[in-house]
Amino acid sequence: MLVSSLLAGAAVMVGFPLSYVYDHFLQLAVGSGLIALFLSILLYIKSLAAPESALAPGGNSGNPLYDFFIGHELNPRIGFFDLKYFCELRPGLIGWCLINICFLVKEQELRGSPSLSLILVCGFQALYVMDALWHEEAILTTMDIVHDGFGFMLAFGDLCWVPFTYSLQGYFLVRHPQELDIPVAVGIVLLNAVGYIVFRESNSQKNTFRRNPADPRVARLETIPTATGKRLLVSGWWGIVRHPNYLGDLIMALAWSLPCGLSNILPYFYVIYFTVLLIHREARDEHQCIKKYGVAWKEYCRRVPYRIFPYIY
Ligand SMILES: NC(=O)C1=CN([C@@H]2O[C@H](COP(=O)(O)OP(=O)(O)OC[C@H]3O[C@@H](n4cnc5c(N)ncnc54)[C@H](OP(=O)(O)O)[C@@H]3O)[C@@H](O)[C@H]2O)C=CC1
Ligand SMILES: CC(C)CCC[C@@H](C)[C@H]1CC=C2C3=C(CC[C@@]21C)[C@@]1(C)CC[C@H](O)C[C@@H]1CC3
Repeated sequence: MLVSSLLAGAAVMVGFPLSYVYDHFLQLAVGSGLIALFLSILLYIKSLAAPESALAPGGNSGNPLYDFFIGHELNPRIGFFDLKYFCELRPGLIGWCLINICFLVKEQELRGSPSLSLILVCGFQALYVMDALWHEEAILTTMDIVHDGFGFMLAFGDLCWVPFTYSLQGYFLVRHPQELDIPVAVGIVLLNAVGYIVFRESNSQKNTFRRNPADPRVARLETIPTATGKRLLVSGWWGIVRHPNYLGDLIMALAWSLPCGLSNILPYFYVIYFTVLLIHREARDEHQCIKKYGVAWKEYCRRVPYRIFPYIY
């Protein structure tokens, strides 16, 4: 991330037109989609020669189209280089931030300086990306890494979808600049801070507990034993709703759209898509957890009845 930002700074210094990215946004998005398609075809061909033990539990249905989409091989590698682990975080997330930097440069060219709205959106999203990269090892236990293969869904998601749709608020702001009053800006910053705290604290609490349940930061939390030997947290963040980390993520998503005003639906695309994605993801995770933990999970659901939104869902 640091190297990419320095390279972007150097490009500006030598007069490289970073605003090219804004001017050719659609062409670049289509190009990255085609690269993802090409990559996933290569991955599927490679997976046909992989041993049974290397195939993904979620992408070995026997239906070639489904397996191509979800990913047939779990962790395709070139030597020691794990393609899925690399793509999940690096190109898409860093590319997203670089695209935002290009928007800031474009606005500087058009209007003399970037607007407060664009600075807020790019700042919030840079914080999110830095957080993901800082806690990179946390994705090792996600269903994408453990269960799904590396197929079209993740290749397209990582290389095209994340950088080009997650940056739509910035794209919108360059085209439709928005005036933001200071009190409104302060309110949005506070909303993002609340979302970030809920997201980060809940993820860290679970990760700390999974690494070492005797850690003093989590040792006092109430838990439910399961037949696997693992325990489920039933107090702290994970006692409020069953996915407090999704709740925090969704609050942040809203804070990234609000600087764009309320006149257009485009900047709200992310928050709408993300709500659908997380509701679907929660259902998939629930299904896996019932299989893993059986009655202990049912007891957890009884004690913590709400999935994502307290008293609503
Ligand atoms: N911006 C984006 O596009 C996306 C962002 N995200 C974010 O990534 C982060 C990770 O999300 P994701 O991988 O979906 O899921 P989670 O980090 O929520 O992981 C779910 C797993 O946590 C464990 N768990 C669940 N409840 C408990 C409990 N009460 N006590 C202890 N362990 C529990 C279970 O695994 P086990 O018991 O095996 O440890 C369960 O399978 C989230 O913050 C999410 O918002 C996710 C998807 C897309
Ligand atoms: C193309 C489809 C519509 C859906 C593609 C889904 C992918 C974009 C997401 C699946 C899981 C993801 C995760 C993240 C980014 C989006 C994808 C790849 C994170 C890396 C985002 C930052 C968080 O801190 C961790 C997330 C893990 C899961």
